[in-house]
Order: sequence, then C-alpha cells, then structure tokens
Amino acid sequence: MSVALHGVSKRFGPAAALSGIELEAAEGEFLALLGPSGSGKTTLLRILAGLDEADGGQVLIGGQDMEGVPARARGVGFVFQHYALFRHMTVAENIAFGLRVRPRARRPGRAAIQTRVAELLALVQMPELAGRYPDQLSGGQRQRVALARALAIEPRVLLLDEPFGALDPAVRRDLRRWLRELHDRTGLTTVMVTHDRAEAMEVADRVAILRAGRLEQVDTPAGLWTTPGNPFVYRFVGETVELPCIIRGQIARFETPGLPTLPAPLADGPALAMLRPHQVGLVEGAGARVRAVFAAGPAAMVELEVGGRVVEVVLPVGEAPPRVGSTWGLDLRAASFFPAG
Ligand SMILES: Nc1ncnc2c1ncn2[C@@H]1O[C@H](COP(=O)(O)OP(=O)(O)OP(=O)(O)O)[C@@H](O)[C@H]1O
Repeated sequence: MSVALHGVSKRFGPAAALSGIELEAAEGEFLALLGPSGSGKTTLLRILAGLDEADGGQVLIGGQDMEGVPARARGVGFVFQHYALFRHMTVAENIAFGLRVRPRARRPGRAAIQTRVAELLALVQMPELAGRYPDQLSGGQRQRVALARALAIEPRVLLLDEPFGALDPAVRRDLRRWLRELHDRTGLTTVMVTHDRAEAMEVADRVAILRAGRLEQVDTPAGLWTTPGNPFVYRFVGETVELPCIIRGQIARFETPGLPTLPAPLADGPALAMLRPHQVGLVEGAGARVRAVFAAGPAAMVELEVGGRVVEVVLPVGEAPPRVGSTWGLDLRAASFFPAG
C-alpha cells in the first residue's frame, strides 16, 4: 500500500516541528527518513501512524484520507523505540498481543493465533525462543520480536523508528540486511526513521532528508550521493572538501593562488565548490601544504592547508603518500558549485 503526505505541518507551541511536507512512498517501497536530531523524523512517523495529528495537510494510506482514522484502524504495524516488549509476557504472548486484543468479531480463534505466531517466529528466525521472556533475550532478538509483534496484524505498511538504535554496529548491520530481505519477501511498504546515514543509504530504495522540519531532498541513495541539491545534503551524505571561489562567465576562480580554474554552470558571484575527498588529487605545483598523513588504510588520507583552511583528501589506493611539510598543487575533479551564503 502506498503512503503519502501532502502539505503536512505540525507545531508544538510556537515551534514548527514540520512545515509543508510533501512525501510519498510507493507500494512495496522502502523509504528512510534521515536527518539530525530534532529535524522532525519521529513526528512525521507518528502522524503517519495516527499517534499524532497534523495541524494541516493530508495523510493518505492506500489512497485513502486518514483524517479521523485512529491508529488501530490504519492497517499499519509500528516499532517505536519507546514501545518496549511487555516484560511479563513470553515472546509468543508478545507477538500474539495485537491479535488477542482485537474486538471479538475480528479476533482469530486460539488455534489460528497459535499458527500465526509460529509463522512469525519462523519469519524472524527464532522458533525455539517462543517461551522465553524479554529479559532472557539479546538486544537484537528483542528487536526481532518487536518486529514480529508489529507484523502480527498483517499490516501493509510498516513504520519503524530507529528500530536498531541501541544495538552495537555489527548487530545493526546484520539486522538491517535481514530487515531488507524481510521487506522484499513480504511485499510491505516500509518507512524507517534513522539518524545513521550509512544505515539509510544501505537499506532504503529512497531516502528523505529532513532538516528543521522541512524536506531538503528525496532521492535514491546513489542520487543523493552524486547530485546533492544543496550544501547541507552534500555534507550530510559524506565527507566534503569545500573551497570558496568567485564565478565569472561560468568559470570558477579560487581565492587561493595556484589552484586551477574550473567550468561552473552558475550565475556570476561568490560561490562554494564542493568535492568528495577522493575527487581531489595532488599534482606538482603550489597552493596546498601537507599538514599530516594518515596511511593506516588501503588509501592514504592527507590533511592539507589550502588558503588558510584545512582540507582532507584521499589518495588513490596504492599511491605513495607525500611528505609532511611538502607543497603541492591540487587537481580538482568533478566539483559541484553552490551560491555562497
Ligand atoms: N510532544 C512534544 N512537545 C513539544 N515539542 C515536541 C514534542 N515532540 C517533538 N517536539 C519537538 O519537535 C521537534 C521535532 O522532534 P522529533 O522528535 O520529530 O525529531 P527527530 O528528528 O525524530 O529527533 P531525534 O532524532 O532526536 O529523535 C523537536 O524540536 C522537538 O523538540
């Protein structure tokens, strides 16, 4: 089922948590909401789930307007950080909960619930743990039980708020790959909040980047990486090298002497050239002085002083690192330009 938000806004007192959000996830899509702390990710998810009401705008699930439709009637499963498992219930009882509390007319029989729980335990790969209590599980196992509990009601949309937040990085990586497989196998539409860019870029079909309650860009991970729409997105998705310049007649000239000029398809005026650290090479010349070299990985990272600012570049794998204190020119490949200010 698709989900869509049109012109959604939300205030808490005088502060706007969300402003004019336009966002859609197609049926079967995995959409990640990525942004710094306080950017509105959780608020957006809670409005989708029906746990919070928007002040303005429209929420559609499966093409239907959700105004006045309570959370339990939206057909969405959710895993929020603060909705922990019930500690006094076993794994099986936790998973069955959403079915057992249904009104009598829609509640499956005892045997049907047992079958469904067994299916879900198999789906989250923990059939032998049905009788355990939450405090007898690892963090990763608890998160999988929380997902099974969310899936018990057979939702068509799954909403996840930092589902792997408290886990260590290796477990997070395993669980997100597993989650992506689960998503593909079940054909769900998934919307996941995270502030971990690697997680969002790895798991999602598209990533929506939020900043201070506004959407900055929505694109595929590759699209965000190759064509970030503004400096904020550029910085948010990876390391940057930033060099101020002046553009005249679509040619960028850098403030630091010795740097090459570059074609720049932007109006005349002060601008910022942005590159990734691997898009800058060292060549004979002047303009950049080596401050430090970090050669512990496959490719050396070189810290340079360029016109009074420090930039970090990554050399091609196997290239010998320069001497600290030596002076170089810069080969600038494929910069993006944004108006200054
Ligand atoms: N119930 C509330 N009452 C008042 N302000 C709130 C409430 N919930 C959220 N806010 C504010 O709305 C803004 C957005 O919060 P939200 O939790 O959606 O951000 P977030 O991007 O999910 O942050 P985080 O990554 O830290 O969880 C923040 O400024 C927050 O302080």
